[in-house]
Amino acid sequence: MSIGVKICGLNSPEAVVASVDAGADYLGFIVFEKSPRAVTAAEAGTYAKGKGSASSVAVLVDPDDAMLARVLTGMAPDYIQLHGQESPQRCQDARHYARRGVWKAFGIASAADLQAARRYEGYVDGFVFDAKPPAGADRPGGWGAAYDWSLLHDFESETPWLLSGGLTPENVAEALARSGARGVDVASGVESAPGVKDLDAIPAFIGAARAASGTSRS
Ligand SMILES: O=C(O)c1ccccc1N[C@@H]1O[C@H](COP(=O)(O)O)[C@@H](O)[C@H]1O
Repeated sequence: MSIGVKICGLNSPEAVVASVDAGADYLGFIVFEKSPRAVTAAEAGTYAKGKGSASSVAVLVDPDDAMLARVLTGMAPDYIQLHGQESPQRCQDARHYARRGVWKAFGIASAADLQAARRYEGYVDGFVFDAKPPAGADRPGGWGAAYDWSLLHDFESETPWLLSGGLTPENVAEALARSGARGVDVASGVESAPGVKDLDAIPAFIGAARAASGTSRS
């Protein structure tokens, strides 16, 4: 089985190089100013020039049309990941601003949360199943919070999905086994402090994910 690996919250050329050299499939850039990993659309565009064969992903939270236009102009992302309260129609409309498609992120704490994704089928090109943020949080993701990954195990959809939320080099093998995921997404789990990527943890994470799935590359 081949899996996809996304390294998210990249905010330095060195972290991009570490991710590309280790074989990441997706490079995520958080264009959301409240994130400790925030970059501008123009900075993301500069970093994404080093993506090689990986795909660039702009992570946005309830963007307005002006923000979507800035992201298109600044980085022309392969994918847009919408991590806010966007409706199915809003997600579909955002496809005009991405080269390959739009992903919708959901906070998962129960089977009902997972079923909420169903009404987005056909409107998006991928799902990201993340943890719910802590109460009162000022951003919806990137907290390193895990949840019961086995909730995902029997989820079947025509829409491909990534497992996210609290993943680390140490637990990604268990997370893959418990969830049955075909792809994984990590931000804080490859950092030494919020917003500071650990250049050794990135290849460690990708290596652990590949080893768990029995592949050297997806
Ligand atoms: O990482 C952030 O700061 C962030 C901000 C706003 C929306 C999404 C964000 N990150 C997403 O969170 C998960 C990974 O979180 P972690 O590995 O548990 O820290 C991933 O989908 C990121 O895109």
